[in-house]
Amino acid sequence: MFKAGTDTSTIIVEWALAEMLKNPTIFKRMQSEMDTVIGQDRLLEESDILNLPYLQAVVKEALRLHPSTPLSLPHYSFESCEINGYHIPANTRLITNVWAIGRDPDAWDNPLEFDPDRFLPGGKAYNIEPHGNDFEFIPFGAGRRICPGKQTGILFFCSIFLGAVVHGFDWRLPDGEVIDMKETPGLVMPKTIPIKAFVTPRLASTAYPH
Ligand code: HEM
Repeated sequence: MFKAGTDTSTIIVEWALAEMLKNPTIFKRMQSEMDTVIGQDRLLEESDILNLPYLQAVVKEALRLHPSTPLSLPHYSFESCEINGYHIPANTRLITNVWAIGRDPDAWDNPLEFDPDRFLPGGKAYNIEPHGNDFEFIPFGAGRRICPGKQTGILFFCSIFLGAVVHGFDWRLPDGEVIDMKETPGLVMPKTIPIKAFVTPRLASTAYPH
């Protein structure tokens, strides 16, 4: 249970940071939203998350483009069935390519672009949620075996962890460092090369625990 919740969430946070370090405008916009809502005298708290739509949109965009379990978990048909005209025989192992679904050009405009605005009002994906009802966006799976930790995963692990490190610190890549976006395939899909960056505190010193 701990493994299912921690690897999956830290992978999302690392991919979101990598995308934002590649695109500092997104990074600055998230910091600016957080400065407006939280200020610079205290750390992010859970109750702030609902007031931070841009942070939530960044987390969703990271879940879309870099789902931590790219092939979800294997499922198995005990009985034969028809799905969208496809016949699934009994006793078949079924694998859903969540990674490819999140990049499907029939479902997403400019699918390879990291664009959190698509999840904000006016964006085409504004009403699309990762809760298992919108099949173009199923990073937590769908149906009876949907991830039981999805709320905790999005809220506590991804939003609070990502929000805290972006609000609390400025991030700078070492001179000449370019973010490498290679993926390591497997049951979970972390970055192959971890992020290397300098971080410096940006809030009032009293905001940090001593
Ligand atoms: C961003 C974070 C997370 C992602 C992307 C994620 C993704 C997934 C996916 C795709 C599945 C397979 C669903 C299916 O078979 O259709 C799954 C299952 C599962 N997840 Fe998560 N998960 C996350 C966080 C968590 C957390 C925080 C917990 C626990 C606290 C958790 C516990 C589990 C468990 C126990 C299962 C197996 C459920 C079953 O087979 O009935 N996950 N998760």
